Amino acid sequence: MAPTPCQLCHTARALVKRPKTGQQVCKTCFFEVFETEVHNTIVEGNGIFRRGERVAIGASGGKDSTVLAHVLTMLNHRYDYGLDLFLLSIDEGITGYRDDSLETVKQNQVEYGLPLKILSYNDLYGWTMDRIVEQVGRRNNCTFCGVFRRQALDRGAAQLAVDHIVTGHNADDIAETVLMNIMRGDVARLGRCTAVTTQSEDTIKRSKPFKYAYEKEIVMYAYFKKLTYFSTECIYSPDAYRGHARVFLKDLEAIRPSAIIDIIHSGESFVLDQNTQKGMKAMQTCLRCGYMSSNDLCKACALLQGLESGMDRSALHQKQGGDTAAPSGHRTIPKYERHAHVPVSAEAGGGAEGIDTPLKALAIS
Ligand SMILES: Nc1ncnc2c1ncn2[C@@H]1O[C@H](COP(=O)(O)OP(=O)(O)OP(=O)(O)O)[C@@H](O)[C@H]1O
Repeated sequence: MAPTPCQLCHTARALVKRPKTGQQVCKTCFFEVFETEVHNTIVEGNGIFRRGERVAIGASGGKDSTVLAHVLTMLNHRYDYGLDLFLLSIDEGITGYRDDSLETVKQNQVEYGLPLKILSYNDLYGWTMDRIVEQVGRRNNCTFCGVFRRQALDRGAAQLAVDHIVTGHNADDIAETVLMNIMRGDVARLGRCTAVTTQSEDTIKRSKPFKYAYEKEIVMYAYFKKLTYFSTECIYSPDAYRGHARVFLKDLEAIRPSAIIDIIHSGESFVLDQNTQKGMKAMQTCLRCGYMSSNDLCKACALLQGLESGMDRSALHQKQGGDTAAPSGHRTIPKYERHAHVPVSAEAGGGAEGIDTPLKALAIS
């Protein structure tokens, strides 16, 4: 049988069937369309970046953030975005998982010549996920990890004096989130979960350049480009609720691949009801650590207080407010501060030390 020609260039032999469109394309055209689609997401509307911006790539060592680091480094050169790029990794303290994936990030640091900063839960909160799981069990640990990671990324970004964090959340992740918010009736989150960029008052801008990139295509891209990434799932079982949404989404995708994009488009079209908007709390700063919060205590301080008090599940549902001073003897999260720009050496390998606003400055009081 004669080889199928690429449906884009019509000359080379098609080697890939694009999961997103079903098009049969050659490797070169696959790279080209994948990269161009990410570029289009980046420049759509007013564009997500500003020239001269310092941008931290949330780097976990997994496929999504590794491909993001690769593609963003390349697009930054190709289209002259004028960005200062950094890798920012959070070490959650999961033995046999994050320690191994961080080794991959260190390799990426050298391969892409980007400065790397690593911040650990242990340094910030005085707890590793291994210890948290020992205390709270496996059922609710994702809540701790999600809250702690979000704040840790913001704190790392503040220390790097970056203006913007980008993450490798892909189209599948976003479609899952839309489904989860519908299933939970979380209308407020539904209204904002499809945005490419989010920023509220006094928060660091966050963007998802892979909003329209299918997970399967990211894996294919990493495979054909022979990128170094870590492919094991978190050992503390992924969020069960998200797991159901994921299975449902994969079933839909198998029947109709456009389901992923269609769900994102549906999510984009939801309009937040006026009454829901009125019910949303205004942002303030946590009275204990200074991080942005809609309550007297931010979620991380509330969770930490629960852990320190030896609570388990009750920590998750703790009523916030009331006494904002930490009980004596309890650890507290260091004060949150945005730093002014600091000079950064972008030389491979040299960055990690050079850019580090010393973690000692974050010593737990
Ligand atoms: N420990 C971490 N340090 C820095 N960034 C992280 C970390 N964990 C997650 N992220 C960021 O959040 C994004 C989504 O994380 P998620 O946990 O859903 O992982 P994922 O879908 O497996 O992504 P990846 O393949 O990059 O690990 C990642 O692509 C990355 O940009």
